[in-house]
Amino acid sequence: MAEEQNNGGCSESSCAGCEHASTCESKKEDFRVPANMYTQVKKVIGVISGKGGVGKSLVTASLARMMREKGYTVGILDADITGPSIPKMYGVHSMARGTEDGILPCIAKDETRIMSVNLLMEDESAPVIWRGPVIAGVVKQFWSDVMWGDLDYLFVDMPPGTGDVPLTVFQSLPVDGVVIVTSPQDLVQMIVKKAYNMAKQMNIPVLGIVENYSYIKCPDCGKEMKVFGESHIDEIASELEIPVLGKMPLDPVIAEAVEAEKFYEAQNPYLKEIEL
Ligand SMILES: Nc1ncnc2c1ncn2[C@@H]1O[C@H](COP(=O)(O)OP(=O)(O)OP(=O)(O)O)[C@@H](O)[C@H]1O
Repeated sequence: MAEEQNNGGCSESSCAGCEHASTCESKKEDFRVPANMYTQVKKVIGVISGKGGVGKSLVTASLARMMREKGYTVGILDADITGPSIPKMYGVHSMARGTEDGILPCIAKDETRIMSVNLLMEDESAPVIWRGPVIAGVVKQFWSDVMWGDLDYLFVDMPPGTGDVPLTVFQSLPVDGVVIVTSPQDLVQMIVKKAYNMAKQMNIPVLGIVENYSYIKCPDCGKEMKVFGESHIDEIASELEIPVLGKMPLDPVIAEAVEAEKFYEAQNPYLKEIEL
């Protein structure tokens, strides 16, 4: 096809077997890192947000729980290196063990496999004060050195924003799609588009968008109050042509499951299943 042709007159699909393939400047550079030899993952799904504090980790764990409840084997790669929260949500505090072949993920009570920087530190309250490239390197190792085993779904909890680490994950891991998490404020529309455009530029499908903190429900009269203002999620979703996967209220039952470190038995009734 005409648009596939590069400057040399050949096409990307014809690289295979071409004697100039290794030196050809028009060939796209491949930054993918190989998975550990004991890893077979069917689908890798990233959870991203344009900015911090929108409940991205909660949505990551909720999606993982949903798939686990359906009987799938599930893992969570906590790529939020400086703000890891997944292990605590699942009540996992033991240190990950290593063997000659790699690092074993920790197993939560619902058998979700988890890897996070907190599981590699003696003191889980010690801050991670590392520069971007070091952090990005650790995330790559969570793919290349962790023995994930056979997984139907690996969810990647990304750090907020469109910085170094999301870029590294998109380039290094075989991400099948991303879910964007947002909150109802106006400014967020622009931030959502940044996250969306980043995924698009990296040729990663956007599987849907979740709005968190959409409302709170009065425990006495049941009235819904939109504390962060009117939702714009439907407009954004139709403009970007992506499905809305849910509008989540601030829910005390969910908050309690996190606080009690028992997310392994939590259910999030506000989310729809991802279609891949
Ligand atoms: N809908 C909700 N109902 C109840 N609690 C919530 C809800 N959403 C988030 N929380 C709670 O708010 C806190 C922050 O959420 P979370 O850690 O998921 O944010 P985050 O977006 O991952 O943060 P950051 O992006 O800054 O790393 C957590 O304690 C979480 O359990």
